[in-house]
Amino acid sequence: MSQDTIIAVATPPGEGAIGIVRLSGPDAIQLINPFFPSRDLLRARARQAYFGTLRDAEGEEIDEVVLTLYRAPASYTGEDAVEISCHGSPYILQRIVQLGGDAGARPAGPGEFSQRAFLNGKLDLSQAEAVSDLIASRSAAAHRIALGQLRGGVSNEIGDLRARLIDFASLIELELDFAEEDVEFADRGQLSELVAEIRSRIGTLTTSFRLGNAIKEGVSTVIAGRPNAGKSTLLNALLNEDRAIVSNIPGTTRDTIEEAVNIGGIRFRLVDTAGIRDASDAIEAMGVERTLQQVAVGHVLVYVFDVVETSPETLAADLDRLYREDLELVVVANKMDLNPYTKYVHYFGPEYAGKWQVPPERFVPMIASERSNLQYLQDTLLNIVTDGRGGIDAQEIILSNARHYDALRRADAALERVAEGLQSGLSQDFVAMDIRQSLRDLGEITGEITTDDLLGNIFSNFCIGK
Ligand SMILES: Nc1nc2c(c(=O)[nH]1)N(C=O)[C@@H](CNc1ccc(C(=O)N[C@@H](CCC(=O)O)C(=O)O)cc1)CN2
Ligand SMILES: Nc1nc2c(ncn2[C@@H]2O[C@H](COP(=O)(O)OP(=O)(O)OP(=O)(O)O)[C@@H](O)[C@H]2O)c(=O)[nH]1
Repeated sequence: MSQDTIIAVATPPGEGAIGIVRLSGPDAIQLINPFFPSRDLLRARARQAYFGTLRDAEGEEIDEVVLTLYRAPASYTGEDAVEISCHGSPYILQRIVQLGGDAGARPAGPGEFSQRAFLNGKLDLSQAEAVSDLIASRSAAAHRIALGQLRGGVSNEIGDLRARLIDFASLIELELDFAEEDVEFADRGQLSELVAEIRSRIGTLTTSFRLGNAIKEGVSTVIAGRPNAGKSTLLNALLNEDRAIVSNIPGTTRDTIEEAVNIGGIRFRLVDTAGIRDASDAIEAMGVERTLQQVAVGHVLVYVFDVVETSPETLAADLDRLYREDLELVVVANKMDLNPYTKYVHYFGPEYAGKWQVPPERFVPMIASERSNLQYLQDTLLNIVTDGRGGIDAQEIILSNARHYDALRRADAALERVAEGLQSGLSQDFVAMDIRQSLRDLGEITGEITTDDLLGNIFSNFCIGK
């Protein structure tokens, strides 16, 4: 276990009403004690807040503070800890860190408090990662997923799968001990069933990653179309503000504009692009090139066209150029106010899109300048992410961590070999080997199986003071 005491500012940089410096480690309390003369902290009760003056080694006043004590193991890190809550001045915070440093504490590395919480068994690895996700969460959905994971949602599910595999693994291992006698303690039929069930639960989790990842990172949504189609107007409508310049001069948007908007608790990163056309001047050609690049990395493509100006051939040609597999396509038929056949375009929408056959729920007739049918577009976007559910279920476990996804995929590959091995009557040592492999893969998620590299990788991405 770690012997040194660490110190760091726990609040964000810059001025604030209050700033917090946190210390954790065996010397945390006695190290601060001489600088807080109003009370003997060695005898003070833990988990209570004390008001007093913090002084430096010369006895000079640093600030009036509130100090909180924790005694091992009842703290976030599981160690003795002190939190000094001072006035939120960067100067004061730095003086306190300096004071603690001079008295023998070491500046904490990124995520070191949480790493200690993990090493002391306060959190498992997936929960420690959830702390970091929770801090980074910027939408209701991301918050919900991170909190579920912190509460042990992912851990319990993985722990359960692992426990059931371990039972069977031990029976197979037992057979290995009696190899000469050719006995079977583990019922092959039952084992096959178990493997199938576990693989199906892994499948549910890995499928949820697409949603979880989109929610965590924000859904990259590219708005593209011909010049003057109304892309910037649409962006402004979605943002509910005048972010992009709207004009009737085609080619107004030469650069891409990116803004995030919250729809139904999910963050969409909207990218307004330069209009696509066979550009005559060089700057515009660059803009078009950038549009294609944006589309290439986007998740959703909102193709906007002007219902008066756009022929079905143009529409099809644009989609031919922009579309690629894996892209979620939404077609917005804009300027419906100018179309004398308004209701027919709505009805014939899918046919209008030619060979593209956009399903009706992906075809959105709009008057962007009047925000008309905006709600339908918002619902369409939300349904793409939530697979038509219009929101996410509070109880559902949704995977949002790429490391977990990767480990589950590997566990599943090992279990697939187990299933094949059982089917073809492969000898038990091979089957046992693959079961052990899948157990290791699952164990990596919660941190039962770790390496220093893995931990270093995870915690170095946390912020300092966490
Ligand atoms: N001031 C302060 N606020 C904070 C934290 C903190 O460390 N300090 N947190 C941290 O980042 C989060 C809260 N998480 C915490 C988790 C565990 C314990 C703790 O003392 N656990 C003990 C006692 C549990 C109990 O009384 O039920 C333990 O687990 O033994 C404290 C905070 C958010 N707010
Ligand atoms: N009548 C009508 N005009 C619209 C509608 N939506 C946008 N417009 C107008 O169409 C013109 C072009 O709109 P923009 O939003 O700038 O179009 P854009 O696609 O971003 O254009 P570029 O920047 O050239 O690529 C503006 O004059 C808008 O006011 C609509 O639904 N109906």
